[in-house]
Amino acid sequence: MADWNHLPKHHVLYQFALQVDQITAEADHNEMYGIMLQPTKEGDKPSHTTLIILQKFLRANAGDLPKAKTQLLEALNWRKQYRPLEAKDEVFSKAKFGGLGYVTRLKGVVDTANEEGVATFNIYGAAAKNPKKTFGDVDAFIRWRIALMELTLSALALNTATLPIPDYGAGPDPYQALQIHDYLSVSFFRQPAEVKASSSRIITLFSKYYPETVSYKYFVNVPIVMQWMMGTMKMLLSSDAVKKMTWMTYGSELVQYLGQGVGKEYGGQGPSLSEMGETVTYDDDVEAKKA
Ligand code: HEM
Repeated sequence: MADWNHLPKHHVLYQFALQVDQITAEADHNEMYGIMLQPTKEGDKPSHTTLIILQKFLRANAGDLPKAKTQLLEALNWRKQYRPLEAKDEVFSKAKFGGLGYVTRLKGVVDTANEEGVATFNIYGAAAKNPKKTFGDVDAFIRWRIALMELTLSALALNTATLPIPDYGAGPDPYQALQIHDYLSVSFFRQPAEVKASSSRIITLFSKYYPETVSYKYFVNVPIVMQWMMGTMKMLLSSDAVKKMTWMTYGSELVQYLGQGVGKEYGGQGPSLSEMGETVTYDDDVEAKKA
């Protein structure tokens, strides 16, 4: 693995670091996931946390520097305008999104070498009874989902990361979260239009602006009659992303992947999500107060 304390000048990551100054000036923004990207001058040692971010953009583009630069610039432009870091501290409607998302820390996760894994749960099954309420206002859903993603990233603590991330193809990135979608009580055979609109928009946003932030994805409580949906979803996703997805019929199968720290509903011995998970702030009356 390349030694980040002595990166050779010709190394693609070092070349990327030399261009940070120009990219952040063009975007007029230098914050990514709460980290301020630092410029590097020829001959200087780049900042470790800046390299963490740059390496994610490089890996997402199979090590192609011009493509990684373009993606980083677009992500910075988007962050300047959307201000996702602020979303994390906003107050969300409990009626629409309460109980739908939790960020947890789990020990003994099988699919990661880390001592503790950050795992984000999306309990989308809970919205199945009235999908219009949660997904009908696409902009509001996106803001809430982005807030949960920023909370996930702060749990990854990239600002205190000490390990280097291997180059593309040279091993796993130790600074990625796990994602779980729980579809318990989903019973319809057709995907409602509002779910389709919200999910395809957030999938596009995540792949453009949050590259390499999530490693493995687990879809639990997927009824056999709904497993065809995996086929339609695969069309939206890269083959690398599909390779890291696992789906299962029962919640109790999840313990095999995430270890005993998960709650009883997932076959483990840990506390329930509402006890152990972090989430964004909710207010029953947020809509009423706005009016
Ligand atoms: C009530 C039914 C469902 C709802 C409300 C729903 C909702 C969503 C939403 C909002 C996303 C966007 C990504 C995110 O938030 O992380 C998503 C992604 C996805 N869903 Fe579903 N979904 C449903 C059913 C299913 C079923 C039955 C499957 C089949 C296993 C499925 C597979 C997927 C896949 C593969 C993705 C892409 C994940 C990613 O790349 O992050 N969904 N879903």
